[in-house]
Amino acid sequence: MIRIDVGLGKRAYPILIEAGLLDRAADLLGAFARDGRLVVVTDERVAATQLPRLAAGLDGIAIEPIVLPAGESTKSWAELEALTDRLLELGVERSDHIVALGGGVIGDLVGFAAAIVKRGCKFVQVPTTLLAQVDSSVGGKTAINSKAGKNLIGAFHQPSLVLIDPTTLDTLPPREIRAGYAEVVKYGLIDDPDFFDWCEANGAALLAGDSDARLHAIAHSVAAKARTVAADERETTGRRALLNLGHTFGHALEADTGFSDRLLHGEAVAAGMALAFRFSVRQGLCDADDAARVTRHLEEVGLPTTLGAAGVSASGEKLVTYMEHDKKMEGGRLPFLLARGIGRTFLDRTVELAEVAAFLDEEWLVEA
Ligand SMILES: NC(=O)c1ccc[n+]([C@@H]2O[C@H](COP(=O)([O-])OP(=O)(O)OC[C@H]3O[C@@H](n4cnc5c(N)ncnc54)[C@H](O)[C@@H]3O)[C@@H](O)[C@H]2O)c1
Ligand SMILES: O=C(O)C(=O)C[C@@H](O)[C@H](O)[C@H](O)COP(=O)(O)O
Ligand SMILES: [Zn+2]
Repeated sequence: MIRIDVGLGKRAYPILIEAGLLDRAADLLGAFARDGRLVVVTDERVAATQLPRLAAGLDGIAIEPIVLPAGESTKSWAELEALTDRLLELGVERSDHIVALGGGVIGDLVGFAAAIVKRGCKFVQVPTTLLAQVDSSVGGKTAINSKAGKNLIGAFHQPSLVLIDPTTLDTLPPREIRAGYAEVVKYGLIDDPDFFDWCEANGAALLAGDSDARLHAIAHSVAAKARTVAADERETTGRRALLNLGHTFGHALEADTGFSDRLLHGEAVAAGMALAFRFSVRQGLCDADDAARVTRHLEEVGLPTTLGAAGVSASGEKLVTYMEHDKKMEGGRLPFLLARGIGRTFLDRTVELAEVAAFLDEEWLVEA
């Protein structure tokens, strides 16, 4: 078993990674059961594919299941209200551990519910998508979306434990695997050029189901995220903000496509990272060859890298209005994650939103 610790003092927790962990969940989650029961929150697709495995692995510990609709629209006030009402009906106590079994949507929503029910209960992340296994299950960012945009209502609330069983990916559709892979590539682009080389060499195998490639990508990504979160838990020093590479563009694309299955979060991040690199070239910061290499790799694995491929139709001006709610905004200015090259990402505080709008309109001209 691989164990990676998130070094957060009193809030430290382990991430355990191994094929088959779900099948011996009783050993790992048994201590969290109260009166022989565990509350497990999941979505309808995971309930059909992975919940029966977890139930069998719990070997006699009963599950109190809460099954929510699948998809991004579940990160909503309505579903948060329904979930918190149900948790209260079940008599959840502050010391109880709620189990979040699913992708980033379930992890973000359950984590937020755990942060606010009775002013804070505990929770365990059992991620079942590649995206959640490499990124969202670690670090304690929890949130729902609001009318104004993505993840705007939320809290930092760390889980007590993260259990990653890569075999849960066996039932995940290829499009979802690809979307999660975008967040894997992100770690290489931020500050790890050797890992980007690894992605170029092994990305296709990972997507085709190679279990060694999947395990390596998960462990490497999660270790990078754990180090970053331990260094800057609440995104106050600029270090954690690097994990937002591609997200300022990406969240605007998600908003424009209505937070729907038309554009998955990971797909939006892929297009957002390609845009961030091309914008960096336009700003005279980055070599065009590096931006072309990023775009090429993402396209080779079937991820969108242009506004059109992302299914967006908005003007630059419109897309920039979504960015004005970005949580990185400081004193009315939005720092941008830009790149001096592959693995050389930094926060640029000098960018004017008007320049970003002009760049996005130029992107449309290139596509036309
Ligand atoms: N908190 C963070 O740090 C963080 C990081 C990255 C992304 N996120 C958030 O994560 C969300 C995206 O997460 P996601 O990509 O996991 O999406 P998701 O949770 O919607 O899961 C994707 C789809 O796969 C299905 N599914 C999940 N596991 C399955 C399995 N093993 N077999 C079959 N189907 C399965 C789900 O039902 C869903 O339809 C976004 O809301 C994003 O903002 C949060
Ligand atoms: O953990 C982080 O920090 C990240 O930025 C990871 C991102 O992949 C993730 O999508 C996160 O939810 C975005 O954060 P936000 O603060 O921009 O909502
Ligand atoms: Zn993300």
